[in-house]
Amino acid sequence: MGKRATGVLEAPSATTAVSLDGVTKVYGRGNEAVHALRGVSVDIRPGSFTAVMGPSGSGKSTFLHCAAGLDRPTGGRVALAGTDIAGLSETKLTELRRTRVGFVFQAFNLVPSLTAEQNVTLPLRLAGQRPDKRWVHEVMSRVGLGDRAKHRPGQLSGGQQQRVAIARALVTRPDVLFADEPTGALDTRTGREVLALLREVVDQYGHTVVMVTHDPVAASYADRVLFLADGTLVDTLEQPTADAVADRMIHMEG
Ligand SMILES: Nc1ncnc2c1ncn2[C@@H]1O[C@H](COP(=O)(O)OP(=O)(O)OP(=O)(O)O)[C@@H](O)[C@H]1O
Repeated sequence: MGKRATGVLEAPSATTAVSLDGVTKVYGRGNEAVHALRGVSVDIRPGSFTAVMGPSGSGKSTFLHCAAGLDRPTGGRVALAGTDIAGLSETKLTELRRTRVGFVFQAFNLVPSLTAEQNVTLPLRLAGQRPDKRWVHEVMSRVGLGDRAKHRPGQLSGGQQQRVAIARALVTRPDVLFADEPTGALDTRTGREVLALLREVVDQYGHTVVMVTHDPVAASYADRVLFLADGTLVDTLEQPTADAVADRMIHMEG
């Protein structure tokens, strides 16, 4: 892998959206130590949709958190659009999290007292930016919420709430949108609609999506599936079908 800029937020070289090089993560110490990641290396290209799968406890969430700068690896390097995040101060890392990555969680995590539009613009306001109304409207239209801007989360369905969360994640024009089980709280049909939307933001708008999932059908929406087992990247699958993903999972768990 090529040489990377260190500690400079302003000068990314975006040949990869996310790059992990020998990433390890150890929780706890001594006898209590849990090796959640044991040297994971992978490059994720801009404008691609990647699914991360593996048995429970295999390190999927840890992978996502380290890749997104939510957590610092114990060893190895993580670069986001060319920026090596290991060298960043806490302040720069917070800035990167606010502006260069978007997050979507299973449990939507919306602020109930704010309207959909206010939830969407929150990351901009937290970063001290004045929201550009036209851009906010554009993002809300992209996720199919153009007519729901003034609704509060309690007045929206689960699928609509997840769309608000996706718009909120995209509003800062992040390098990567990370999603942790984004359909886990949704019924099957609504979950498929959200997956189709994630596929669309990649295909139509060139976003980069990295998604953790347990569901082979969800993974089949991705361009590539990464399989983790016991903290190690053990396999990848390009242009996955749900059957092929399910088959690999059965062999990993068996
Ligand atoms: N904060 C923590 N402190 C200690 N151990 C942790 C912590 N977070 C995760 N672990 C451990 O690290 C390992 C990997 O956990 P992780 O949550 O990344 O797995 P996962 O594949 O996302 O699991 P699941 O599919 O069950 O959500 C597990 O053994 C877990 O118990």
